[in-house]
Amino acid sequence: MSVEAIRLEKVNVTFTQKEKQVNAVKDVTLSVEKGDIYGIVGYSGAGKSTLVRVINLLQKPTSGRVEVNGEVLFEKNSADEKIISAKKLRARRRKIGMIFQHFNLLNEQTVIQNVAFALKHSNLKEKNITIKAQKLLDLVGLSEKADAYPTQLSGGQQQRVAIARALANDPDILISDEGTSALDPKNTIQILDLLQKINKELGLTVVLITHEMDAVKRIANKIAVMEDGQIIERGDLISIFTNAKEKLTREFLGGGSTKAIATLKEYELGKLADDERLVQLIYMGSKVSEPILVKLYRDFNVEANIIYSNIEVLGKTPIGTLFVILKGTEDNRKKALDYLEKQEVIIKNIEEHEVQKNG
Ligand SMILES: Nc1ncnc2c1ncn2[C@@H]1O[C@H](COP(=O)(O)OP(=O)(O)OP(=O)(O)O)[C@@H](O)[C@H]1O
Repeated sequence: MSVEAIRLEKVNVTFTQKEKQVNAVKDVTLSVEKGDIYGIVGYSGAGKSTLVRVINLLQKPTSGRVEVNGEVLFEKNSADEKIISAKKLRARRRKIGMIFQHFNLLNEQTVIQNVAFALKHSNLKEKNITIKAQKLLDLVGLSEKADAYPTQLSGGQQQRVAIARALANDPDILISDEGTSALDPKNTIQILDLLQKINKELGLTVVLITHEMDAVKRIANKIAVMEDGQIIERGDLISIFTNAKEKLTREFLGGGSTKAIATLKEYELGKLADDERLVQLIYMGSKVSEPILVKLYRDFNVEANIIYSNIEVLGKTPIGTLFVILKGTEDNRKKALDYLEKQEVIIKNIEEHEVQKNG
Protein backbone atom coordinates (compact mmCIF):
# COMPACT_ATOMS: atom_id res chain seq x y z
CA MET A 1 0.00 0.00 0.00
CA SER A 2 1.32 3.41 -0.86
CA VAL A 3 1.79 5.85 1.97
CA GLU A 4 1.97 9.58 1.48
CA ALA A 5 5.18 11.23 2.62
CA ILE A 6 4.08 14.68 1.52
CA ARG A 7 0.63 16.01 0.76
CA LEU A 8 0.09 19.56 -0.35
CA GLU A 9 -3.47 20.61 -0.84
CA LYS A 10 -4.60 23.71 -2.70
CA VAL A 11 -1.45 25.54 -1.74
CA ASN A 12 -1.13 29.20 -2.73
CA VAL A 13 1.84 31.44 -2.13
CA THR A 14 1.48 35.12 -2.93
CA PHE A 15 4.30 37.60 -2.44
CA THR A 16 3.49 41.27 -2.14
CA GLN A 17 6.20 43.67 -3.10
CA LYS A 18 5.52 47.38 -3.30
CA GLU A 19 1.83 46.87 -3.96
CA LYS A 20 2.64 44.38 -6.69
CA GLN A 21 1.48 40.82 -6.13
CA VAL A 22 3.30 37.77 -7.41
CA ASN A 23 1.34 34.52 -7.28
CA ALA A 24 4.38 32.24 -7.11
CA VAL A 25 2.35 29.08 -6.36
CA LYS A 26 -1.25 28.76 -7.46
CA ASP A 27 -3.63 26.23 -6.05
CA VAL A 28 -1.15 23.35 -6.13
CA THR A 29 -2.17 19.92 -4.90
CA LEU A 30 0.63 17.38 -4.85
CA SER A 31 1.06 13.96 -3.34
CA VAL A 32 4.48 12.40 -2.93
CA GLU A 33 4.50 8.79 -1.81
CA LYS A 34 7.07 7.26 0.50
CA GLY A 35 10.04 6.01 -1.49
CA ASP A 36 9.32 8.19 -4.53
CA ILE A 37 11.99 10.11 -6.32
CA TYR A 38 9.73 12.91 -7.46
CA GLY A 39 11.14 15.29 -10.04
CA ILE A 40 9.66 18.79 -10.22
CA VAL A 41 10.71 20.51 -13.39
CA GLY A 42 10.04 23.88 -14.96
CA TYR A 43 11.80 26.96 -16.21
CA SER A 44 13.28 29.55 -13.90
CA GLY A 45 10.56 31.48 -12.11
CA ALA A 46 7.95 28.71 -12.46
CA GLY A 47 7.63 28.49 -8.68
CA LYS A 48 9.55 25.27 -7.97
CA SER A 49 11.71 26.56 -5.12
CA THR A 50 8.82 28.33 -3.49
CA LEU A 51 6.74 25.17 -3.69
CA VAL A 52 9.32 22.94 -2.03
CA ARG A 53 10.09 25.50 0.65
CA VAL A 54 6.45 25.09 1.62
CA ILE A 55 7.09 21.44 2.54
CA ASN A 56 9.11 22.38 5.63
CA LEU A 57 7.38 25.74 6.03
CA LEU A 58 10.51 27.70 5.23
CA GLN A 59 7.86 29.38 3.12
CA LYS A 60 4.48 29.71 4.80
CA PRO A 61 1.68 29.38 2.27
CA THR A 62 -0.88 32.14 1.86
CA SER A 63 -3.50 29.42 1.97
CA GLY A 64 -3.81 25.65 1.71
CA ARG A 65 -2.76 22.64 3.69
CA VAL A 66 0.64 21.02 4.21
CA GLU A 67 0.88 17.50 5.52
CA VAL A 68 4.12 15.56 6.05
CA ASN A 69 4.06 11.91 7.08
CA GLY A 70 0.42 12.25 8.03
CA GLU A 71 1.06 15.22 10.31
CA VAL A 72 -0.64 18.50 9.41
CA LEU A 73 2.01 21.23 9.62
CA PHE A 74 -0.11 24.03 8.31
CA GLU A 75 -3.67 24.67 7.30
CA LYS A 76 -5.36 27.86 6.27
CA ASN A 77 -8.58 28.07 4.40
CA SER A 78 -10.38 31.26 5.19
CA ALA A 79 -9.20 33.44 8.05
CA ASP A 80 -8.46 30.40 10.20
CA GLU A 81 -4.81 29.48 10.33
CA LYS A 82 -3.42 26.40 12.05
CA ILE A 83 0.30 25.82 12.34
CA ILE A 84 2.20 23.31 14.45
CA SER A 85 4.19 24.59 17.42
CA ALA A 86 7.65 26.05 16.84
CA LYS A 87 9.19 23.17 18.77
CA LYS A 88 7.43 20.51 16.70
CA LEU A 89 8.28 22.36 13.53
CA ARG A 90 11.98 22.40 14.44
CA ALA A 91 11.86 18.66 15.07
CA ARG A 92 10.01 18.06 11.79
CA ARG A 93 12.46 20.18 9.82
CA ARG A 94 15.34 18.04 11.04
CA LYS A 95 13.63 15.10 9.37
CA ILE A 96 13.58 16.91 6.04
CA GLY A 97 17.11 17.19 4.65
CA MET A 98 17.86 19.76 1.96
CA ILE A 99 20.66 20.26 -0.51
CA PHE A 100 21.14 23.27 -2.75
CA GLN A 101 22.89 24.31 -5.93
CA HIS A 102 25.71 26.09 -4.09
CA PHE A 103 26.26 23.50 -1.32
CA ASN A 104 26.10 26.12 1.51
CA LEU A 105 28.99 24.61 3.49
CA LEU A 106 30.93 26.40 6.23
CA ASN A 107 34.27 27.04 4.56
CA GLU A 108 36.24 27.67 7.75
CA GLN A 109 35.23 24.27 9.16
CA THR A 110 36.54 20.90 8.06
CA VAL A 111 34.40 18.42 6.16
CA ILE A 112 33.68 16.34 9.26
CA GLN A 113 32.91 19.45 11.31
CA ASN A 114 30.41 20.52 8.64
CA VAL A 115 28.58 17.22 9.01
CA ALA A 116 28.84 17.20 12.81
CA PHE A 117 27.42 20.73 12.92
CA ALA A 118 24.04 19.38 11.86
CA LEU A 119 24.05 17.12 14.94
CA LYS A 120 24.67 19.79 17.53
CA HIS A 121 21.00 19.73 18.61
CA SER A 122 20.92 15.96 18.85
CA ASN A 123 21.22 14.10 22.12
CA LEU A 124 24.40 12.40 21.02
CA LYS A 125 27.64 12.78 23.00
CA GLU A 126 30.53 14.42 21.17
CA LYS A 127 32.30 11.15 20.59
CA ASN A 128 29.18 9.62 19.05
CA ILE A 129 28.64 12.69 16.92
CA THR A 130 32.10 12.16 15.43
CA ILE A 131 31.40 8.46 14.86
CA LYS A 132 28.11 9.27 13.15
CA ALA A 133 29.64 12.02 11.00
CA GLN A 134 32.37 9.60 9.95
CA LYS A 135 29.77 6.98 9.02
CA LEU A 136 27.90 9.50 6.91
CA LEU A 137 31.11 10.44 5.13
CA ASP A 138 31.64 6.75 4.45
CA LEU A 139 28.17 6.51 2.97
CA VAL A 140 28.86 9.34 0.53
CA GLY A 141 32.33 7.98 -0.27
CA LEU A 142 34.34 10.79 1.28
CA SER A 143 35.81 9.38 4.48
CA GLU A 144 39.35 10.15 3.43
CA LYS A 145 38.49 13.86 3.12
CA ALA A 146 37.19 14.22 6.68
CA ASP A 147 39.87 16.72 7.68
CA ALA A 148 39.98 18.68 4.45
CA TYR A 149 38.28 22.07 4.08
CA PRO A 150 35.43 22.51 1.60
CA THR A 151 37.47 24.83 -0.63
CA GLN A 152 39.98 22.00 -1.13
CA LEU A 153 37.26 19.82 -2.67
CA SER A 154 35.68 19.64 -6.11
CA GLY A 155 32.08 20.75 -6.57
CA GLY A 156 30.91 17.14 -6.65
CA GLN A 157 32.77 16.36 -3.43
CA GLN A 158 31.34 19.45 -1.75
CA GLN A 159 27.86 18.32 -2.70
CA ARG A 160 28.62 14.93 -1.15
CA VAL A 161 29.50 16.69 2.09
CA ALA A 162 26.23 18.61 1.86
CA ILE A 163 24.38 15.32 1.35
CA ALA A 164 26.10 13.75 4.38
CA ARG A 165 25.11 16.81 6.41
CA ALA A 166 21.53 16.65 5.13
CA LEU A 167 21.35 13.00 6.26
CA ALA A 168 22.76 13.66 9.73
CA ASN A 169 19.43 13.66 11.55
CA ASP A 170 18.15 10.53 9.79
CA PRO A 171 15.59 12.38 7.68
CA ASP A 172 12.82 10.57 5.87
CA ILE A 173 12.65 13.17 3.10
CA LEU A 174 15.48 14.73 1.13
CA ILE A 175 14.87 17.78 -1.02
CA SER A 176 17.38 18.65 -3.70
CA ASP A 177 16.85 22.21 -4.95
CA GLU A 178 18.91 22.30 -8.14
CA GLY A 179 21.48 20.13 -6.31
CA THR A 180 23.31 19.18 -9.49
CA SER A 181 22.93 22.41 -11.44
CA ALA A 182 26.40 23.74 -10.62
CA LEU A 183 28.16 20.46 -11.42
CA ASP A 184 29.79 19.16 -14.58
CA PRO A 185 28.12 16.18 -16.30
CA LYS A 186 30.35 13.56 -14.64
CA ASN A 187 29.78 14.87 -11.13
CA THR A 188 26.09 15.34 -11.88
CA ILE A 189 25.79 11.64 -12.68
CA GLN A 190 27.70 10.66 -9.55
CA ILE A 191 25.53 12.81 -7.30
CA LEU A 192 22.33 11.55 -8.94
CA ASP A 193 23.47 7.97 -8.48
CA LEU A 194 24.26 8.72 -4.85
CA LEU A 195 20.75 10.15 -4.35
CA GLN A 196 19.34 7.00 -5.89
CA LYS A 197 21.46 4.80 -3.63
CA ILE A 198 20.25 6.71 -0.57
CA ASN A 199 16.67 6.39 -1.78
CA LYS A 200 17.06 2.63 -2.14
CA GLU A 201 19.24 1.84 0.86
CA LEU A 202 17.74 4.23 3.39
CA GLY A 203 14.22 4.28 1.97
CA LEU A 204 14.36 8.05 1.74
CA THR A 205 11.76 9.95 -0.25
CA VAL A 206 13.51 12.36 -2.59
CA VAL A 207 12.08 15.54 -4.11
CA LEU A 208 14.25 16.69 -6.95
CA ILE A 209 13.77 20.21 -8.23
CA THR A 210 15.59 20.88 -11.41
CA HIS A 211 15.51 22.47 -14.79
CA GLU A 212 17.71 19.63 -16.08
CA MET A 213 15.51 17.00 -17.56
CA ASP A 214 18.36 14.50 -17.83
CA ALA A 215 18.59 14.39 -14.03
CA VAL A 216 14.93 13.49 -13.76
CA LYS A 217 15.16 10.94 -16.55
CA ARG A 218 18.03 9.21 -14.81
CA ILE A 219 16.57 8.67 -11.36
CA ALA A 220 13.00 9.92 -10.90
CA ASN A 221 9.99 7.62 -10.93
CA LYS A 222 7.50 10.50 -11.03
CA ILE A 223 7.50 13.94 -12.48
CA ALA A 224 5.51 17.16 -12.19
CA VAL A 225 5.93 19.99 -14.67
CA MET A 226 5.45 23.50 -13.32
CA GLU A 227 4.63 26.61 -15.27
CA ASP A 228 3.60 29.97 -13.91
CA GLY A 229 2.99 28.69 -10.37
CA GLN A 230 0.91 25.69 -11.42
CA ILE A 231 1.51 22.02 -12.02
CA ILE A 232 0.45 21.60 -15.62
CA GLU A 233 1.21 17.89 -15.97
CA ARG A 234 2.24 15.06 -13.66
CA GLY A 235 2.47 11.33 -13.46
CA ASP A 236 4.86 8.45 -13.58
CA LEU A 237 7.91 9.23 -15.67
CA ILE A 238 7.47 6.64 -18.38
CA SER A 239 3.81 7.44 -19.08
CA ILE A 240 4.53 11.14 -19.20
CA PHE A 241 7.50 10.53 -21.47
CA THR A 242 5.58 8.35 -23.86
CA ASN A 243 2.39 10.36 -23.80
CA ALA A 244 2.96 13.96 -22.74
CA LYS A 245 -0.13 16.10 -23.20
CA GLU A 246 1.41 19.52 -22.75
CA LYS A 247 3.73 21.21 -25.21
CA LEU A 248 5.99 22.40 -22.38
CA THR A 249 6.36 18.85 -21.09
CA ARG A 250 7.39 17.65 -24.54
CA GLU A 251 9.81 20.54 -24.78
CA PHE A 252 11.36 19.54 -21.48
CA LEU A 253 11.46 15.84 -22.10
CA GLY A 254 13.27 16.52 -25.33
CA GLY A 255 13.58 12.97 -26.66
CA GLY A 256 10.62 11.32 -28.29
CA SER A 257 8.68 13.31 -30.80
CA THR A 258 10.09 16.80 -30.26
CA LYS A 259 13.64 15.86 -31.17
CA ALA A 260 12.48 13.61 -33.99
CA ILE A 261 10.25 16.23 -35.55
CA ALA A 262 13.00 18.86 -35.32
CA THR A 263 15.36 16.45 -37.09
CA LEU A 264 12.85 15.40 -39.72
CA LYS A 265 12.10 19.00 -40.55
CA GLU A 266 15.66 19.31 -41.72
CA TYR A 267 15.14 16.57 -44.34
CA GLU A 268 13.24 17.02 -47.51
CA LEU A 269 10.88 14.15 -46.86
CA GLY A 270 8.91 14.69 -50.05
CA LYS A 271 5.25 13.97 -50.42
CA LEU A 272 3.85 10.69 -49.18
CA ALA A 273 2.13 8.51 -51.75
CA ASP A 274 -1.57 7.71 -51.31
CA ASP A 275 -0.79 4.32 -49.81
CA GLU A 276 1.79 5.69 -47.37
CA ARG A 277 1.31 6.95 -43.82
CA LEU A 278 3.82 8.35 -41.35
CA VAL A 279 3.60 6.96 -37.84
CA GLN A 280 5.61 7.24 -34.67
CA LEU A 281 6.17 4.01 -32.78
CA ILE A 282 7.20 4.16 -29.14
CA TYR A 283 8.29 1.01 -27.40
CA MET A 284 9.81 -0.08 -24.16
CA GLY A 285 12.76 -2.39 -23.79
CA SER A 286 14.06 -3.94 -26.96
CA LYS A 287 10.67 -4.99 -28.28
CA VAL A 288 10.73 -3.44 -31.70
CA SER A 289 13.48 -4.91 -33.65
CA GLU A 290 13.94 -5.67 -37.26
CA PRO A 291 12.07 -8.99 -37.05
CA ILE A 292 8.88 -7.15 -36.10
CA LEU A 293 9.19 -4.80 -39.03
CA VAL A 294 10.04 -7.71 -41.32
CA LYS A 295 6.89 -9.42 -40.03
CA LEU A 296 4.82 -6.41 -41.13
CA TYR A 297 6.01 -7.06 -44.65
CA ARG A 298 5.81 -10.82 -44.56
CA ASP A 299 2.43 -11.19 -42.85
CA PHE A 300 0.63 -7.99 -43.81
CA ASN A 301 2.38 -6.90 -46.96
CA VAL A 302 3.21 -3.54 -45.40
CA GLU A 303 6.62 -2.02 -45.99
CA ALA A 304 8.10 -0.11 -43.06
CA ASN A 305 10.68 2.47 -44.00
CA ILE A 306 12.47 3.80 -40.92
CA ILE A 307 13.25 7.49 -41.25
CA TYR A 308 14.23 8.24 -37.65
CA SER A 309 15.13 6.18 -34.65
CA ASN A 310 16.31 6.97 -31.16
CA ILE A 311 16.65 5.23 -27.83
CA GLU A 312 16.64 6.92 -24.44
CA VAL A 313 17.06 5.29 -21.09
CA LEU A 314 14.62 6.35 -18.39
CA GLY A 315 15.80 4.99 -15.09
CA LYS A 316 16.78 1.54 -16.26
CA THR A 317 14.14 1.27 -18.99
CA PRO A 318 15.16 1.85 -22.58
CA ILE A 319 12.46 3.70 -24.53
CA GLY A 320 12.70 3.61 -28.29
CA THR A 321 11.15 5.98 -30.77
CA LEU A 322 10.84 5.14 -34.44
CA PHE A 323 9.33 7.23 -37.18
CA VAL A 324 8.37 4.96 -40.03
CA ILE A 325 6.57 5.35 -43.30
CA LEU A 326 4.15 2.46 -43.67
CA LYS A 327 3.33 1.56 -47.24
CA GLY A 328 0.47 -0.76 -48.06
CA THR A 329 -3.28 -0.83 -48.59
CA GLU A 330 -5.41 0.82 -45.92
CA ASP A 331 -6.68 -2.55 -44.77
CA ASN A 332 -3.19 -4.03 -44.53
CA ARG A 333 -1.82 -0.99 -42.74
CA LYS A 334 -4.60 -1.32 -40.20
CA LYS A 335 -3.80 -4.99 -39.64
CA ALA A 336 -0.12 -4.13 -39.24
CA LEU A 337 -0.90 -1.43 -36.67
CA ASP A 338 -3.23 -3.77 -34.77
CA TYR A 339 -0.40 -6.24 -34.62
CA LEU A 340 2.04 -3.60 -33.33
CA GLU A 341 -0.46 -2.56 -30.70
CA LYS A 342 -0.66 -6.15 -29.51
CA GLN A 343 3.12 -5.99 -29.11
CA GLU A 344 2.50 -3.06 -26.72
CA VAL A 345 3.92 -0.53 -29.10
CA ILE A 346 2.43 2.96 -28.69
CA ILE A 347 1.41 4.30 -32.08
CA LYS A 348 0.94 7.93 -33.00
CA ASN A 349 -0.19 9.14 -36.37
CA ILE A 350 1.95 11.98 -37.59
CA GLU A 351 0.49 14.38 -40.11
CA GLU A 352 2.75 15.07 -43.04
CA HIS A 353 2.76 18.81 -42.45
CA GLU A 354 4.15 18.29 -38.92
CA VAL A 355 7.48 17.23 -40.37
CA GLN A 356 7.61 19.72 -43.22
CA LYS A 357 10.11 22.54 -42.87
CA ASN A 358 7.43 25.20 -42.73
CA GLY A 359 4.87 22.97 -41.04
N1 LIG B 1 10.65 36.24 -1.43
C1 LIG B 1 10.08 36.60 -2.57
N2 LIG B 1 9.50 37.81 -2.72
C2 LIG B 1 8.91 38.15 -3.87
N3 LIG B 1 8.82 37.37 -4.97
C3 LIG B 1 9.38 36.15 -4.89
C4 LIG B 1 10.05 35.69 -3.69
N4 LIG B 1 10.50 34.45 -3.91
C5 LIG B 1 10.14 34.12 -5.18
N5 LIG B 1 9.48 35.15 -5.76
C6 LIG B 1 8.90 35.15 -7.12
O1 LIG B 1 8.08 34.00 -7.22
C7 LIG B 1 8.20 33.41 -8.53
C8 LIG B 1 8.63 31.95 -8.39
O2 LIG B 1 9.98 31.90 -7.93
P1 LIG B 1 10.74 30.54 -7.60
O3 LIG B 1 12.11 30.91 -7.12
O4 LIG B 1 9.89 29.71 -6.75
O5 LIG B 1 10.84 29.90 -9.04
P2 LIG B 1 11.74 28.68 -9.52
O6 LIG B 1 10.92 27.92 -10.46
O7 LIG B 1 12.31 27.98 -8.36
O8 LIG B 1 12.88 29.43 -10.31
P3 LIG B 1 14.46 29.41 -10.06
O9 LIG B 1 14.92 28.07 -10.53
O10 LIG B 1 14.97 30.54 -10.91
O11 LIG B 1 14.66 29.65 -8.59
C9 LIG B 1 9.17 34.29 -9.29
O12 LIG B 1 8.42 35.21 -10.05
C10 LIG B 1 9.95 34.99 -8.21
O13 LIG B 1 10.42 36.23 -8.66
